[in-house]
Amino acid sequence: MFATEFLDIPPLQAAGGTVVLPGSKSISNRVLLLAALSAGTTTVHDLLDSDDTRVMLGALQQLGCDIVRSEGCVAIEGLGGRLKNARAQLFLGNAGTAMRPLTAALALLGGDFELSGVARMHERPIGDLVDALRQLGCRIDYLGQEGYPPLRVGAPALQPGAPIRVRGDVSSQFLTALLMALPLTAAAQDVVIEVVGELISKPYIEITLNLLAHFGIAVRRDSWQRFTIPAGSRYQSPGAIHIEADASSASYFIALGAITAGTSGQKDVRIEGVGADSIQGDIRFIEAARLMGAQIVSGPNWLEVSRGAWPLHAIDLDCNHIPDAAMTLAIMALFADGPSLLRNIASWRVKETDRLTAMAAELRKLGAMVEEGADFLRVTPPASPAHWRAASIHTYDDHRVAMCFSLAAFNPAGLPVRIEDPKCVAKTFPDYFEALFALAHTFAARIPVICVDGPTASGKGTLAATLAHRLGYHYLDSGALYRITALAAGRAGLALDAAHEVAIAALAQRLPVRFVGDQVWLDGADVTDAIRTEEAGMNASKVSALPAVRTALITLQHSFRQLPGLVADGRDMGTVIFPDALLKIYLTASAGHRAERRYKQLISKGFPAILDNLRTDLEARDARDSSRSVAPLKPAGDALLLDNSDLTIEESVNQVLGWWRGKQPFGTS
Ligand SMILES: Nc1ncnc2c1ncn2[C@@H]1O[C@H](COP(=O)(O)OP(=O)(O)O)[C@@H](O)[C@H]1O
Ligand SMILES: Nc1ccn([C@@H]2O[C@H](COP(=O)(O)OP(=O)(O)O)[C@@H](O)[C@H]2O)c(=O)n1
Repeated sequence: MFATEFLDIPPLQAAGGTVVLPGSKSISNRVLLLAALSAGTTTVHDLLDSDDTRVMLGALQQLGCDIVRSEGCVAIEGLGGRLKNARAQLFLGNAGTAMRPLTAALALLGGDFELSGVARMHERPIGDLVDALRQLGCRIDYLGQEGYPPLRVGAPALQPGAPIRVRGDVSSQFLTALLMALPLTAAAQDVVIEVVGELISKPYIEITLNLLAHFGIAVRRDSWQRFTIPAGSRYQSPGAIHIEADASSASYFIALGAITAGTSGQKDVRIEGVGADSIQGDIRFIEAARLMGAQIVSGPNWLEVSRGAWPLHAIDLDCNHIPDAAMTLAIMALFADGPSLLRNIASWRVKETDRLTAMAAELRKLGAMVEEGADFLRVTPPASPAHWRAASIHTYDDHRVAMCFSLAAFNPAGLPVRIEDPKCVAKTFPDYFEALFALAHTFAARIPVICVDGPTASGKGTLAATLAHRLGYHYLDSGALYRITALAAGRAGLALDAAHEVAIAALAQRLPVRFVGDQVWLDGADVTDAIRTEEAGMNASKVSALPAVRTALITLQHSFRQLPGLVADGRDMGTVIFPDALLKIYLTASAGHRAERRYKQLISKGFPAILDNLRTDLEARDARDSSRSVAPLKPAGDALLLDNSDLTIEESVNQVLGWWRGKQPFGTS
């Protein structure tokens, strides 16, 4: 997951390959609650691991549910309709799929509960559900604003009998909550729910009914107005259940296939985990994508998508049946041959954020013309590549805003896109950007590189690794490659001199090296510490003076240039390896400062060190690195010099991040 302040996505060119999608949030959280209410143990396979499911699992555990996790599945021991803990304070984050059904279930089961969430959750209405539950004799009080969480739930004085009326035109989650909870009161008589107003998001109710059937509750449905839970209904665990992948998450990859040319090796985007026969309503996004020109074929649990019409066809579509996935259509509209109209999407206003306003604002930043109505969005794409803008996309703590806007990186103008707070995708798809980058391709030249070169102990490694961490970029410690080469040569019994240049270069060419987090592995052995001694540094300096060794390591170094970007540190990153880098830093500090830093570094790691010797060695290494014939240590002509003798690490990092931001094209409005 990218937990950075922002993620800059370089302009992307093509995409192809296979993505395995995480489980559906809607299905995951429904299954968890039904499993908890049932008699018997339910083994849930392919459960989504995300913020919202974690919130639900946590709440169920607080209520006394035994939950055992093992490889690929979670076993839930059902409570059989009786809570073990009838008092609890439940914090439900921003998970509507936990707040609504838990409110209903707990109000019927009775106890003393407080249900709260993040600030945005306290702005999301729940009054219609509370009103419906109160008709039955449930005791629910508002602890803040009337009609919104937080709530206190007490012991009910149930008066079953009359039909329960609930509004269906604000959120279908109210009806879902009732459908999942009311079987608790259907032991002796039928329970009838009547929907007031036009029911929105019917497909989500289909999912609810489908899953209830899995758990032994056969709800009778009369049109979309009246639902009857038959007397004698009892939740019964199905034993094991598999969670389908999220059809809304599939929308980003369907769109990806529709808007990108395939890569040389792979023509299509293949999506695994969900097929056209999914029980999720958002799978009908396929029809909308086809209308826009996508070519889609499907099997039982997979989809394959490729580009058909190009540019995409503009559409005019009632999107009420695919509220979440329709946001992706708004992005596809940027690549269409005219204005697209997405209608009947008023429910967007009460989701994670006011999505209508959010989408309109962010689409405009990219250069689109957008008309925002009470319940529609009309998107006119930028008139030509020159009308596109490089935008910093605000994401409103809304996972879907973040995911769908990433696709704007395929713009024809070759502009990057900045996604603010990218970790908000954790709500449903924590590794979304990793999945996107695994399929997306672009020219190496478009992948940004920051080079940090300079003499030993100037702080290059520290600065470069911190920059990479802050930007979500890959990190190349090129010095480590020379250190490893020297170590490998030594172990092979080769003297580190010109006489053995060819043999050492041959070793370097096929270095069996792996970087795993902070660890370095050579041929299956952990050499992290072995390459960090001062002796290893001196040896590295010796092999690095051999031209054939330098040449042998070029391809390996270039291979680190991967999406979304790279920070590379060494001696010749800016001069030889990445001469086209967007930002080159030449980092220095006085020999005295550097010797002292190295001394402290070595002592803190438990290596013996003598300050004076270190300074002598360091000056010798500087001299060798600067005077060698190939790639001598010197600042690139276009490098920015940074003497950090009197700067802290944080000050150096901030200075370079400031320079980096200055080189980016993103506007802030
Ligand atoms: N600006 C700085 N101020 C003080 N100490 C620093 C600074 N930058 C790095 N250091 C410290 O100096 C030591 C050497 O830094 P390192 O990144 O290993 O240097 P290099 O990669 O250039 O050899 C580390 O212990 C690091 O914490
Ligand atoms: N791009 C690079 C990186 C390191 N090197 C050599 O490899 C040695 C070890 O590099 P390093 O970056 O790990 O060393 P320190 O700067 O940490 O001392 C340096 O002294 C250089 O001689 C190089 O020649 N070119």
